[in-house]
Amino acid sequence: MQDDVVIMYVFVMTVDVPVGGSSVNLDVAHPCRPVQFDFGVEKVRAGVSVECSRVDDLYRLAVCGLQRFEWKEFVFPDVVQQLFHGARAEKFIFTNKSNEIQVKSLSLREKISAYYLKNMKIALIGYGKMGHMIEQIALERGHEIVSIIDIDNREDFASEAFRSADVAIEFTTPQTAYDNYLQAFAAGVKVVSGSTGWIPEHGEEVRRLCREEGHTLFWSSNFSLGVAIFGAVNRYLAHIMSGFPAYDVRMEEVHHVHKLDAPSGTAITLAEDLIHAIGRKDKWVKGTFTAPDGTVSGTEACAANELRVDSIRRGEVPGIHSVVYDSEADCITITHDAHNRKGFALGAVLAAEYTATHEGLLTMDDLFQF
Ligand SMILES: NC(=O)C1=CN([C@@H]2O[C@H](COP(=O)(O)OP(=O)(O)OC[C@H]3O[C@@H](n4cnc5c(N)ncnc54)[C@H](OP(=O)(O)O)[C@@H]3O)[C@@H](O)[C@H]2O)C=CC1
Ligand SMILES: O=C(O)C1=N[C@H](C(=O)O)C[C@H](O)C1
Repeated sequence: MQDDVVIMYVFVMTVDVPVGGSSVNLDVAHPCRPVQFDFGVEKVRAGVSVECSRVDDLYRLAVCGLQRFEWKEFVFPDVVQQLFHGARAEKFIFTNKSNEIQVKSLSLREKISAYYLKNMKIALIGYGKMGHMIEQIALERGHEIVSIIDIDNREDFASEAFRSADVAIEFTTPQTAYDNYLQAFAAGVKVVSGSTGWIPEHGEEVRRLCREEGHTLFWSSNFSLGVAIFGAVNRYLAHIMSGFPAYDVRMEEVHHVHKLDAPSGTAITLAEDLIHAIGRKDKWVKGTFTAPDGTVSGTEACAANELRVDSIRRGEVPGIHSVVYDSEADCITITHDAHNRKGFALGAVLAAEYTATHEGLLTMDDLFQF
């Protein structure tokens, strides 16, 4: 393909918008903005044909859950079916910069597959609860697991199999994550990581490695779509509550008994966002810690400018996060309650698919815009 050709994928499709009524502005209904979708139209109504260009747009649509389409034109059904779970495709058109329509087939196919997520080569670093769940979801989505590194085979960072990975997905421990990033970077492999608890010690250096030395890390304290939405609600609620000082605010997180860090990474992210929005709080502090046997340590006492975060370790709870605004008159609580680890694992694989074609320090804000 010539260098000056911009790959444009023009799809004519009927969109069934799963949220809202019969007429929905994507800007409102979904974590995306029309301009980023490049629809050529500002509003998309259920049952209306729209044009969508660029693979990125399709990818984002898939991420946003727009999965029911009636495709009127295209080719490459495998690519589309992978994203939209069964959508049918007949004809595929793309244009170059001068809008001259060209139809290409097999020579481009590989390029699209590579760009597009099919058969991505994934390495797993950490093969515990998350590593196993991620393996299952990555295989379901058509990817290949080329290397699995756990605590007892770290020499495999130097292996050809590891080096061949498009992306490594890292879920290990607060103590080991940073070294794993260094090993993967040295092997020239991009990293998606959900390990928590390493930022106070290594955050600055990791930011520098990505911003100044060209390495790529997609990190999030929580990869689930639900928590991404919850985070947006948290920011919005905090913005409202900043005008109502009669309410004091505190947070609580509950996790399984195996968790090594407290408070959870998600709680810290939510707390930092909240502090940013509420002038009367300027730092978060650890509150009480309830151990698996019910023993409570720590304290509920904190200064007015401090946001208290309580931690509870109980059974096999995958993760519950609450933000509580309490006044003399009433109490407002928002809670995210993960039923299992699937949401985290799917989010991590989606992030890996995104990371394969992006560079630098990436976050959930790159994947979902609210
Ligand atoms: N961002 C998110 O969405 C989520 C983040 N997490 C975070 O991910 C991390 C892992 O969670 P989870 O999978 O539940 O934990 P597990 O303890 O189940 O798994 C961690 C795995 O990493 C292995 N490991 C330990 N040290 C190393 C090392 N140096 N190199 C390679 N592997 C190593 C462990 O081996 P061994 O058991 O032999 O020690 C274990 O198999 C935690 O920090 C957790 O907070 C968890 C869920 C979601
Ligand atoms: O350790 C866990 O399990 C989890 N860790 C992450 C965190 O620390 O926030 C995300 C999720 O809550 C599960």
